[in-house]
Amino acid sequence: MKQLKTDICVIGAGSGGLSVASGAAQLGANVVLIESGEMGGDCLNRGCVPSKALIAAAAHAHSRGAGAQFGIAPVEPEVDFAKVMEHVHRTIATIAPHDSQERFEDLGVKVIRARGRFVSEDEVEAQGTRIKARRFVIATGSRPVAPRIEGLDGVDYLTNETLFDLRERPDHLVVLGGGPIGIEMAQAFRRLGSRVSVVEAGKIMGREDPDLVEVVRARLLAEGVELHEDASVERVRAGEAGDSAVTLDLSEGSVSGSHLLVATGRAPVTDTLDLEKARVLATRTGIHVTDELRTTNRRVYAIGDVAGQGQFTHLAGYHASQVVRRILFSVPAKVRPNIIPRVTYTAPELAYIGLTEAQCREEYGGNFQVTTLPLSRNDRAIATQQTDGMVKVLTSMGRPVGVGIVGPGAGDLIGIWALAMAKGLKMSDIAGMVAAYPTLAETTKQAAGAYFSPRLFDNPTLKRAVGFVQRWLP
Ligand SMILES: Cc1cc2nc3c(=O)[nH]c(=O)nc-3n(C[C@H](O)[C@H](O)[C@H](O)COP(=O)(O)OP(=O)(O)OC[C@H]3O[C@@H](n4cnc5c(N)ncnc54)[C@H](O)[C@@H]3O)c2cc1C
Ligand SMILES: NC(=O)c1ccc[n+]([C@@H]2O[C@H](COP(=O)([O-])OP(=O)(O)OC[C@H]3O[C@@H](n4cnc5c(N)ncnc54)[C@H](O)[C@@H]3O)[C@@H](O)[C@H]2O)c1
Repeated sequence: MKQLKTDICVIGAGSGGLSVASGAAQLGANVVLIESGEMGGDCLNRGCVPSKALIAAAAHAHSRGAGAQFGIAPVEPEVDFAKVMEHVHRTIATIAPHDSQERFEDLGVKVIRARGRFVSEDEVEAQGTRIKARRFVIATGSRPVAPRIEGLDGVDYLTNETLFDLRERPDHLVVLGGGPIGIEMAQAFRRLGSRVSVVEAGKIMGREDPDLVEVVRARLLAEGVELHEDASVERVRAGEAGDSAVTLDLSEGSVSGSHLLVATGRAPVTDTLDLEKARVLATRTGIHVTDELRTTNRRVYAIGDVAGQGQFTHLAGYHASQVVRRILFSVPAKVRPNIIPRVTYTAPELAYIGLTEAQCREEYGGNFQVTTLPLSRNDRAIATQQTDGMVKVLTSMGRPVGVGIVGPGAGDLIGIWALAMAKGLKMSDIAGMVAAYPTLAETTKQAAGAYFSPRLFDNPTLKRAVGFVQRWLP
């Protein structure tokens, strides 16, 4: 058995693990990076990148038929699905060199392409090599989980791991689960010409603000996505090929389609690691970590999806930067969950950061304000006919504590609020910003304006003071 000694050993070369490895190596640490599958992990190969590339193709297809309101005659788009998927895989291939073994070796990282598993509290084995490290970072991500439903195991179904291998467009895609994966893919496939039915046990996008979700729901329905909410699936059956290849029997009625996508959530990958040998505690929701991402073994950190604090690439990247600071410089690096935005890339996009209204009620009682700015008040949204949407800002003591946006480019627009919340800016700072006209970015300033207008314009004391001062000014 080969022996290796290193400063940091990272297990998993996805969004989180790669960021730790590149950051630490470039700062001068010795790093070993172990990956059992593809470099780049889920985001590059089976997640964010292919899904957003598919959504981009779907947006093009949709736009061909959506010009009537501008006086542009709608045309039926001709979708070459195999070519759409070529675009998806070209996108992956374009980004892949950035995450590649070669790039990391050039940075001085020792890359081992095998499964890594703990053999003691400070040693991991992979491919006949035993690695002893001062610190370990577990970044093994998550995998899709299918619910226990009678008959589901007996039918062919897709998950995010197989969806992007399709080369023929499904005639009728049934999507089980109306979370971010289910809803993003439902709209994309519908826009590319498939019939789509979503079956969701609760409400679609159930973690999001219902006022914001309503805007997305209306759009999905208008585009012809069939929604079965509050649906309980009792049984799944295989049928004849074609539009009834698979049938979901619901407590009321049934839904059949040519293909089934299961998007009912993801579970942390902990079973590949022999965690008990390292005394690292994990539960069903992820590896147990402190607010500095330390596990029950002080040499070992866990980041990204496997840490059970959310499943986003930018969260994994943020975790990575906190852990690198902590390991290399011993500076305190607590995770701040309330500064992490999340975005669902539907059209319109839905973005959120910070506390929800329910969390605000718990934290502040009645002592918080809700300000809503409909996009119909923004001139750029009017000019581009994209007025379905709003910005909703929850404030306490003059500072934003939760912000939701539904509308075009919401994912980009939430960025400035993320900065404001990370830096503790006040609504007056935001109102003082000058945004270019006419942009959707003006909605940020407009929302701050809407927050202040009742305080300024419906304020008799202020009016009296202004009147008084005017009398004395030359
Ligand atoms: C369809 C889909 C769309 C998504 N879209 C978005 C989006 O738009 N925006 C966003 O922020 N997030 C999105 N996500 C979530 C995002 O992909 C994940 O949050 C992110 O990939 C998590 O990064 P990670 O480093 O924790 O894990 P991963 O990227 O999953 O990487 C973990 C790696 O560890 C490896 N591994 C596991 N066990 C071992 C072992 N024992 N030894 C060695 N290697 C091991 C795996 O092979 C894998 O490569 C999406 C996810 C999906 C499925
Ligand atoms: N844009 C993004 O950032 C993005 C996109 C996709 C995925 N992701 C990440 O990946 C994670 C996983 O996504 P997901 O959509 O698979 O999971 P999810 O947990 O977010 O949503 C799963 C949905 O499936 C429903 N469900 C569960 N069991 C069911 C059943 N038996 N019948 C009907 N419905 C059922 C749940 O009620 C829920 O609404 C997300 O939480 C997110 O963090 C992020």
